[in-house]
Amino acid sequence: MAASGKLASFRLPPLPTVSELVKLYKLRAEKQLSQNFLLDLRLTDKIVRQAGNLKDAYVCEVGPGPGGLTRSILNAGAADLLVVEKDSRFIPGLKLLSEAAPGRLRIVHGDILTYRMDRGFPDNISKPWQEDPPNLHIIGNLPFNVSTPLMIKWLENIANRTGPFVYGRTRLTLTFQKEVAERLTASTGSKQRSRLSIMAQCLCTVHSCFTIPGRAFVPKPEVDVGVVHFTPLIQPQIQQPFKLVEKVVRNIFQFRRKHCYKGLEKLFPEARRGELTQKMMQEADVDPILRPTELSIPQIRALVDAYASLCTHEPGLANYEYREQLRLKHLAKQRGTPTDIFSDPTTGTPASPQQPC
Ligand SMILES: C[S@@+](CC[C@H](N)C(=O)[O-])C[C@H]1O[C@@H](n2cnc3c(N)ncnc32)[C@H](O)[C@@H]1O
Repeated sequence: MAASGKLASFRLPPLPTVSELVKLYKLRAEKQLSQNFLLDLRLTDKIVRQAGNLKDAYVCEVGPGPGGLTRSILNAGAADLLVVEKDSRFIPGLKLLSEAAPGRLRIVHGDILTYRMDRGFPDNISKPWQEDPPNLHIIGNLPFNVSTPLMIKWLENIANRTGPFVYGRTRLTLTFQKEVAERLTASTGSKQRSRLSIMAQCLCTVHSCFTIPGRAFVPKPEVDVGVVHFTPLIQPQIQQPFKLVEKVVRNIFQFRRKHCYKGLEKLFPEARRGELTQKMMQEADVDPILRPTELSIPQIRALVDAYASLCTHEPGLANYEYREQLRLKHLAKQRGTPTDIFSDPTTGTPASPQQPC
């Protein structure tokens, strides 16, 4: 049959199983690197199916470890799979896989947090942002300890069309600790709604695929795991610089059980807090006694736009950071220097009400 003939052309030849490889290379999971392996190929195939059709695709896999997910990606027909693994103990096993799939598996021994993915693939796979996503996917059973910082970094890359997103709207299929997966997909009013929900959903279509029970991993982690698929949006839901959106959203959620104005007012120096918060809430037409979790993305967009407009009129405002001021106050207290926490941190001169930052 033609179809099975085609399938046979990219399926891997017989190899030692992943469990055999783990034993062969005496690969004990390192807690420090959040190593929880998936050895059941039916599960890794299921994760890979969430990415869509990988026939002839370019793929970057994060943390391949003993290579279970790697095999599933190759069996799904990926033409060029680049794996980035920090732990050198896995490299020999990955080389074995690479020999079984000639020309299709490239191995980088490195750290995904610093790896330049914008240089990892040929330019000609790029697709303009307004068009369909490129035939490039990021897939990974992420180490828990890097998943959130990595996701924040990639969200910023999406906003700026840098890193893996120089090629266009690169899709991601990733695993997270179940609670983090729930936060990423949480809708307005949900208990799990958080900073991560807003930042992810204002830049991507975020889809929760399925949950993997902790017992499916070796060793078994304390928690279950959620698989999440992301497609960057053509038009972000909030069209302001990433750092500014992140600042407003961070402030909103710093007092997640209180009325939203409580967090928002900390965007402004104390002397002008009431006045500017009221101005921002009025301009955004948002009820100040809504809880952070009750705010919809259009309401958050209105708040961010109102804050951006205030910053345009008073450029110094954008530099004000409540937490930084608290830190300075704490330092001054430790040194016994009585200081006004709203003084200019660089010169030590008190800020006038007109020049709050
Ligand atoms: C949860 S394990 C998953 C291993 C394998 N993909 C699987 O599903 O069985 C995470 C993997 O990421 C690797 N890793 C941890 N931190 C990393 C980093 N910063 N960059 C690249 N790989 C990393 C670990 O060594 C480990 O192989």
